[in-house]
Order: sequence, then structure tokens, then C-alpha cells
Amino acid sequence: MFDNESHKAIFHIQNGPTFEGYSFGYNSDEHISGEVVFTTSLVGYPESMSDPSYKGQIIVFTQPLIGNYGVPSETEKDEYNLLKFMESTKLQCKAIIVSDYAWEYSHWTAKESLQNWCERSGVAAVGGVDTRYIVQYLREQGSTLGCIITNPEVTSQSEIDYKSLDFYDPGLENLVSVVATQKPYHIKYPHNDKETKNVLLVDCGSKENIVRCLVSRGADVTVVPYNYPIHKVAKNYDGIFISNGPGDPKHCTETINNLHTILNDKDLTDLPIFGICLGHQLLCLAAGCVTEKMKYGNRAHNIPTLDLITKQCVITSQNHGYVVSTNSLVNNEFGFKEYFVNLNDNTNEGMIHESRPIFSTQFHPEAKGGPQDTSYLFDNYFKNIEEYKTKHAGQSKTVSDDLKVESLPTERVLI
Ligand SMILES: NC(=O)CC[C@H](N)C(=O)O
Repeated sequence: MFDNESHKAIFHIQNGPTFEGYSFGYNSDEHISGEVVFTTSLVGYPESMSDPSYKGQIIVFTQPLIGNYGVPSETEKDEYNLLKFMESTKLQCKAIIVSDYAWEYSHWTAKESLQNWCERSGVAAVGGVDTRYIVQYLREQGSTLGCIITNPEVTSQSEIDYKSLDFYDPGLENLVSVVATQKPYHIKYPHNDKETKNVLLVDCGSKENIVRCLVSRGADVTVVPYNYPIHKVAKNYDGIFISNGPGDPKHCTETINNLHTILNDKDLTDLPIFGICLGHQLLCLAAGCVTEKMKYGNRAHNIPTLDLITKQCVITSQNHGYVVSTNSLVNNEFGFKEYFVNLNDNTNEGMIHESRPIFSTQFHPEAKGGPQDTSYLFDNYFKNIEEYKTKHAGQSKTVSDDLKVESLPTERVLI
């Protein structure tokens, strides 16, 4: 054991096993609790930990060595004024659990250690526990709540009365309202070599790379909060996009209702729409489908998924605990059908409309981290946008006062 592994940490799974390890993150006098989930991704811990979809969760990494390439800049921006390395402006998960923390790190992008990032962000981090055992347990029992105790006065796990502790359950809260932008903002395509397309992005806790995938293809992106009345302004844009986000999709009733109104609007039948992960679930709910909580979710960068149109297997990046019931997509009243299917567990991975330019995926084609097999979906979305623009060329579009780009901030507006 290294000297710096002497600060004891206890990780307890509600009504389940308890582990003793060392703390290498934020030390709190209070216990820190959340939903325990595991990811089998090998790399990409800065991207995952800054992904707003992980809000309220304790991430168990199955990759045994974590921290060895440090953490890149949390603030550096790219040519689009988007965060260059992180998926949002801060560390989002509640805590992390690893087998072996790498006290030494090295990478050309590294600005600080993972320990430092966790400490200054108030995120607990526990090393030295048997993560393979935890994953086996979660696969049997399903996702469950857990807590971390780093109070130095606690010296042994047997001293704690776990039954008396409160366990925070992120599934009960509308976390989208916490992580989404509070006000509209605008990201402009900085080059003028392509004809501008105007995309309206509904932010439920969007990953930065989703915005980049849109703007880098020549779109000016107006980002609105998840509950913005998009149905009232949709006709002024060339496409709608619905982002990923944390928690149970059923909490986002306003977004679901607004999307439902758009699907029913006879003037918007050819408007391109694309949704990812939570965005997929919300679109499905708006189309009358059903979502349910999975036993332990899918969080990985290598999930084989079948594209039912091309009949090709694609390797996908995933992070979700809820899923759309495939049965609820059969004979869909709006004309949607299944688009992708997960080849590990046969769960639904996407839907597409039989005639309208609308599709959505449960997996993450923006893939940060993860493989870029499915980036063609962004290209397909832009083909739909081109067609829509050509068809509606010459029609005047009036942008509502509160979305006039000149007056909008150029980055996410947080609480
Ligand atoms: N990445 C996401 O958008 C996650 C969607 C949703 N919160 C789920 O866990 O299923």
C-alpha cells in the first residue's frame, strides 16, 4: 500500500455487501449516496464523469486501472466555443469506485490528477475494492443505491448502522432541470463556406460533443431548455434535435407533451427530428411508447447493435438505465418502427418513422468516448435537413424575440 492509500473509505451497497478501500477524492464528514452503476469502458473517464447523464450516480469502473492519463482542461474551448475535452462544465457523477487508482499520470492533455479533480469538485473516489465482485453483484441484484463513508473517525465498517442512513435515489428527481441550460444560448458555425442550417437543440443535459457534431457539419445551433415550448417555434428551424440527459424520462412531461404536439402538427410533417438516448426515450414516449427501468443498464463503449435498415452490425457507445419497450413500438400509431436492436440483450436501440425524416437512437452516435461507427446518423440527419431546406426554400422564417441570436449568450447558462 502507498502512504497516500491510508485514508480509509467504506463503500456500502444498500441491503448488500460492504467494501473497505482507500479514499482518493473528496472526503466528507457526511456519507455520500447515489445509484450504483457500472461501466465497462476502458478509457474516457473524464468524458463519462463530465457527462450530465451520470448526475446522481456512483460509477463503478470495471477497467482496473483508472487515473493513469490524468484529467485534461475543464475550461479550454475549441473553434466553436465548445469545451474541448469535457462533456459539460463540471464533474457530474456523485462518486467513483475503482480497483486500482494510478497515483502517477502522464498524458499530453493532462492538466491535473484525477484525485485533484475529484477533490476540488466534491466527488468521492474509492480505490482498492474488488470491482469485479461489485459488478457480479449488480448483475444479479440489479441497479441499487449505495453510499460512501470517508469520515476519518470511522475506522471500521462494522461501526456503522447502515440501516439508519438515508440513501439518495436520483431516479425520483427531475435531474434534467438541474443540468440543462436555464436559458437559450446559441452556437454559431464560424465558417461561411457552407449554407447555414438552423438547428433547434432541446437541452436535457446535452453532451458537448453532440453540439459539436451539429455545428461542425455547418449548423447554427440554438439550444433551448428542456421545457421550452418548442412546438411554438419549430417551424422556424430546419431541424429539431433532442439531447441525452439524466434520470427517468417520465419526469420530462413538458418535453414529451411538446414533442407530441409537434408529431401531431400537420404543418410539420416533414420537419427533420433526431434524438439521442434520453432524447430517444422522450420521442418514443411522445409517440405513445412505453419506457421501463432496466435491471442494471448498458454502460460501455463496445455494444454490438444491428442497424435494421443496412443489416450491418455497428459498435456503439452507451450509457443508460432506462429503455423503450420493443413491444410498445409494434404497430405504432404514429408510424414509427424499430431501427436498431442491441445484439447482446435484444433491447431496443432506436426508432425511425416509416415516411417522415424522424429517427432516434438509444446509443450515442456522438461517441465521446467510444467508437465512431454510427457518425453516419448525423450525416443522415443533415441530408434530411438539406432536403427540407430545398423544399421550403423561399419561405420566410420569423425567429421569436427571445431566440434572436444576436441577443443570446454563447454558452450554457447554468444555475
Ligand atoms: N445517456 C442518457 O441520455 C441516459 C438516458 C436516461 N437517463 C437513462 O438512464 O436511460
